[in-house]
Amino acid sequence: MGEGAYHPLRHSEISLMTSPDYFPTLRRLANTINESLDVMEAVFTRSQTPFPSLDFAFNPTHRSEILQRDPEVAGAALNIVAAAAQLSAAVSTPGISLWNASNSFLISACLRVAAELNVAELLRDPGPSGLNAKDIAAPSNADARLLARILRLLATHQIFREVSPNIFANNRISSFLDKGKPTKALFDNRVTRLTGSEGFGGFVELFSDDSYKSAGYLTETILEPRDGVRDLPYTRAFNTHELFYYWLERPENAYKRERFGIGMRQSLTMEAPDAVFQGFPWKSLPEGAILVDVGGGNGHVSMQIAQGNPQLHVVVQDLEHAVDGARQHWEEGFLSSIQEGKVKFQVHDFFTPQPIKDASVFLLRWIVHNWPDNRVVEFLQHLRDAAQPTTRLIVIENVLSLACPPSSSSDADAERTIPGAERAKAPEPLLPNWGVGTAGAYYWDLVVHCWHGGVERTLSEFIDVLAKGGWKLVHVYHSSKTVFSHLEAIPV
Ligand SMILES: C[S@@+](CC[C@H](N)C(=O)[O-])C[C@H]1O[C@@H](n2cnc3c(N)ncnc32)[C@H](O)[C@@H]1O
Repeated sequence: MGEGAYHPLRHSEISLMTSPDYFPTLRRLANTINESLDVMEAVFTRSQTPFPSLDFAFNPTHRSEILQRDPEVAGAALNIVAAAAQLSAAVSTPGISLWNASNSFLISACLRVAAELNVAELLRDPGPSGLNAKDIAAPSNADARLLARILRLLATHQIFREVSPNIFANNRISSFLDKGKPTKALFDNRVTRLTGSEGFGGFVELFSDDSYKSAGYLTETILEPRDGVRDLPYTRAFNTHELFYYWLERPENAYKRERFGIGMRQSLTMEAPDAVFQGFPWKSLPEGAILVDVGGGNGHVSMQIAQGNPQLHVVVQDLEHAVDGARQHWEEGFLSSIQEGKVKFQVHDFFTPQPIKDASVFLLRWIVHNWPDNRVVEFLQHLRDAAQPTTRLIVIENVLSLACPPSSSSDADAERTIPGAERAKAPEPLLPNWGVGTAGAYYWDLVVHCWHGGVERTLSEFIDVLAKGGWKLVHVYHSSKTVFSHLEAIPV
């Protein structure tokens, strides 16, 4: 090796000589954890509520779970998660960090096994004493030893608990997978086991199956165009050229389509139950105001809004099969609204002119992130063409932060000028975006890329794409009760 050539050992010797003592940084991370714990403990002590133990099943109605939504508790938890992950990265050796990271796909794969074999449901009745892997495997005719190994990997990541050798029990996290249906019904008819289910199972299966398989092709699609076209990981994984949502509409994808709709509904459990009321003031809309839920899926978000705002009329628009799902969801959840003629279900492709010309609000929840800019501009222009001067566009999405300080970026300028847009910043030495504490947003960013070529946008990217579609961003509503913000725009 020549004199000036790079040599990793020599390089690390140099950085060791020039690095300041790193222990104060490690201590500050540890202190962040301790101080944040103090905050949490004070809130729980004040309300005489025990903190929910990781070892016991999740109970959504218990006061401790409700208290976890308290803004002070949620803020402290965010600091702890970010600091613990950063501290752990700092004290692990790089080889171990990279080994763990490069194998984390196995967590996803194992989680899908547990969800599809209805493990959380089988463990419901045995409670804390747990069940032998043989009995968990038996109803699926699965290999018990392999299943035990799969559950052990999950237990090692705090999902399930290995009570004694090969005996597994639910813990707070795994019990959240419970579909809330009798186990017999789950095994008697696999195809309908997600229908009407509770918990998070549909959401987990969607990501640990379709997304997981798609993401495996990220490198190939970034490096190698197929037939001269730079395709998407999902099209490569499922050997199709169709857009994801049109592919889902195929008859053979009925199960995936239902799972997708159920997963979207279950996604609401990531937020506080009243999260949708923490942003745009729906109450300010007058009697008879029309809310159009564009690409509304099951219409579960507009249903929630309508349940809290009886003055509203709702139109749920989506592709054909999704609209069928919406009608069924509203029949089950808000029949009186259908009977009173306060909700309509309309098959509408949002890449065609918008038929509702007197809307008070066009709602786009989790739609904009599914498309690249040129396609977003297309459907925003259709909405703009149908808008009255008083019509509001409400976009519900992640507003992505960068992993570096925002001080000199256009996002920082926009935060200063748009009401409500400014966000809290993580205390040093945490990463400015709270690192792993907000990883969900960056997972979304790449999931929507893998499926649709979509993107989670920063504030300035939203301003830009809205303007190109004929809309001006006038207000942003962030809330500690959800990671999804409301962006309010007016037609220009
Ligand atoms: C991520 S889901 C969001 C559903 C719902 N807004 C929510 O918040 O759960 C995206 C929705 O867009 C719908 N969609 C996709 N392409 C569409 C199109 N061209 N026209 C109408 N709806 C479409 C899908 O069927 C799906 O229901």
